[in-house]
Amino acid sequence: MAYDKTYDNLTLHTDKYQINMMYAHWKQGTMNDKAVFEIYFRKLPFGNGYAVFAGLERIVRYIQELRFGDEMIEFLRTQEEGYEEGFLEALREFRFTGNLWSVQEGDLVFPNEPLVRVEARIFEAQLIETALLNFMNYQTLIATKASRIKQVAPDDVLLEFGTRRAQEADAAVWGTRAAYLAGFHATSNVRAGMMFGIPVKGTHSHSWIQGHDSEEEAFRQYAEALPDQVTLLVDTYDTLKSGVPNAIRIAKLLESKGKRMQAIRLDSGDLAYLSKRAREMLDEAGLSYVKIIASNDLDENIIFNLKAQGAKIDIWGVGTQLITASDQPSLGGVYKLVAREKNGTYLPVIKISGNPEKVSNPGVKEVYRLINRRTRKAEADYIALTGEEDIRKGERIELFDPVHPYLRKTVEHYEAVPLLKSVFQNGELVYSMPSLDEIRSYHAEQLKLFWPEYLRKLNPEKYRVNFSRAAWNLKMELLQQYQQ
Ligand SMILES: Nc1ncnc2c1ncn2[C@@H]1O[C@H](COP(=O)(O)OP(=O)(O)OP(=O)(O)O)[C@@H](O)[C@H]1O
Ligand SMILES: O=P(O)(O)OC[C@H]1O[C@H](OP(=O)(O)OP(=O)(O)O)[C@H](O)[C@@H]1O
Ligand SMILES: O=C(O)c1cccnc1
Repeated sequence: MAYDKTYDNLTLHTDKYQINMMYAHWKQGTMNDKAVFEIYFRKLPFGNGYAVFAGLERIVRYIQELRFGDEMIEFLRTQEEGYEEGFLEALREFRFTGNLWSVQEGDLVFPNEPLVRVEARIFEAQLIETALLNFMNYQTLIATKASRIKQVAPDDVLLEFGTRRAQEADAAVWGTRAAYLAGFHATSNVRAGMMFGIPVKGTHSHSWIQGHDSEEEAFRQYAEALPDQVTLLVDTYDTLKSGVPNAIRIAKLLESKGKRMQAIRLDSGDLAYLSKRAREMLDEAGLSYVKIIASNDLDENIIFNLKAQGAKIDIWGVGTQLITASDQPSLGGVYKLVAREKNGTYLPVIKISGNPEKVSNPGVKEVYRLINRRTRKAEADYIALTGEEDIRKGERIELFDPVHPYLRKTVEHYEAVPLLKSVFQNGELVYSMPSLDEIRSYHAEQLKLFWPEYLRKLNPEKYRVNFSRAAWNLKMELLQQYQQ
C-alpha cells in the first residue's frame, strides 16, 4: 500500500490490546471511570548511576494531536474483533481531557520513581500507554548514553553523526535532540537542525576525494567552494604521508587569502597515534588553530581510552554507538495502574510478582528531590503519597528502601523539590514548554546538584530513592490483602 500522509497522525500508534480494553470498557459501561497510571523504569541503562529524562515534548505534541480520523475509524472497522458502531462513534468524539504530570526534560532520574503520571478516563489513559513509553524509553535512553559520552569529554566539542545507522528516521531526529539536550553541541542531520534549532555541522566524505584525480586537487576544490568552512578528511590514502601534508598546503593557501582552515578529520587507524603526530605536524607548520576531529565507531569507552593515551582530539563525531545505544538498545520503562476510581473515590491497586522488584508501587504518588540546605547537593529522592504534608514542611523524615526496607535513614535540613510538574489539566496544556536550549542549560544545572560519586561512568554510587512511611505501609497492606 502506498504511503499516505494521514499515517503521520499517531493516534493509532498503539498496541491493539489498548483498543480492545477500551472497547471492553465501553461495553461494560466503565469507559468514563478515572484511572491513574505512573511511568517508571526499574533498572538504569549502561550501568550508569542516573538517567536523563527526555521525551516530554513529543508526548505533549502527541497528546494534543490525538484524534480518530475517518480513515482510522474505517481501518478499525475492518478488524477481526468486530467493534460495534457505537464504540467507533465514541472514538470519533475522543479527546484527551485528563491530567498529566511529568518530570522535566533534562532532569536526572532514577529507578522506581514516577516520571510521568496520567490521571484520566480509563478510555484515554489506556490508549496512550504505548506511545508514551515508546517516546520516553527511547529518548531517555539516548540522552543517558549522550550524557555518558559528555562525562568523558566535558570540554570537547561533540557532534552527533548517527543518522545513517539510526533505527529509521524518527529515531535519528528525536535521538539527536536527546543527545543535544544532554550536552552534544551539534548534529549532522539537517532536518533535526530545522525542526529543533540544533546547530548543524558537516565535513565531507571519502567520496569527495575519490571523485578527484588527486587528494590535493580534491582538497583545493573543496576549499575554494567553502573557504570559510574547510574541514578536510585526511585518511583516504595515507594519513601522515599524504592527507596531513596536503591539508597543510591547503591551510597555507587559505592563509594567503586571509582565511583559516577549521579542522582535519581522522576516520580510521590508530586515532591516538595519528592525532598526536598530526598535531605535531600542524603545530610545526604554524597551524595550531587547526582543530582535529575524530570519528569511527566511537563511544564513551573508546573516547575515555583515547584521552588516557594522550590523543590530541578536539572534536568527536559520534554516530552508531550513540544513536542506537548499541550496548543496551532499550530502556525498560513501564506504565502501571496505581489507582482506579470506584464509586467516586480512588482505590489504590497493586501488581504482585514473585520478583520483588516487579511488585508495583500502589497509590497516587509524588516524588521529591531532597536537597541538603548546607551543601546544596541532592541527598535522596523521596516518594510519598499525594497529600502527605510533613515533607513539604521540611520536617525530619525517615526513608525506606522499597526493595530493602531494612535500609533506613533519617534526613533533616533539606529542601524538598517536587519533581512532577503539571503538564495537562483537564486536557489543556498548562506547562510552558521550555526551548531546547533552556532544557540543555537546565540539564547542565541539574548535574551540579549531584556528587561526582553518582555521576561516574564506572560503578557509580547508588543514589537513594526511598519511600515515605505511608507509601510503604500502603504497599505492605495491599500485599497482605492479596496474599490472603
Ligand atoms: N588508539 C586507540 N585506542 C583504542 N581504540 C581505538 C584507537 N584508535 C582507534 N580506535 C577504535 O578502534 C576501532 C578501529 O576499528 P578498525 O580497526 O576496524 O577500523 P580502522 O582501522 O579505523 O579501519 P576502517 O574504519 O577503515 O575499517 C574504532 O572503533 C576506533 O574508534
Ligand atoms: O562510525 P560512526 O560513529 O557511526 O560515525 C559516523 C561514520 O559515518 C561515516 O562513515 P561511513 O558511514 O561512510 O562508513 P565508514 O565506517 O566506512 O567510514 C563517518 O566517516 C563515520 O565513520
Ligand atoms: O560531517 C561528517 O563528517 C559526517 C557526517 C555524518 C557521518 N559521518 C561524518
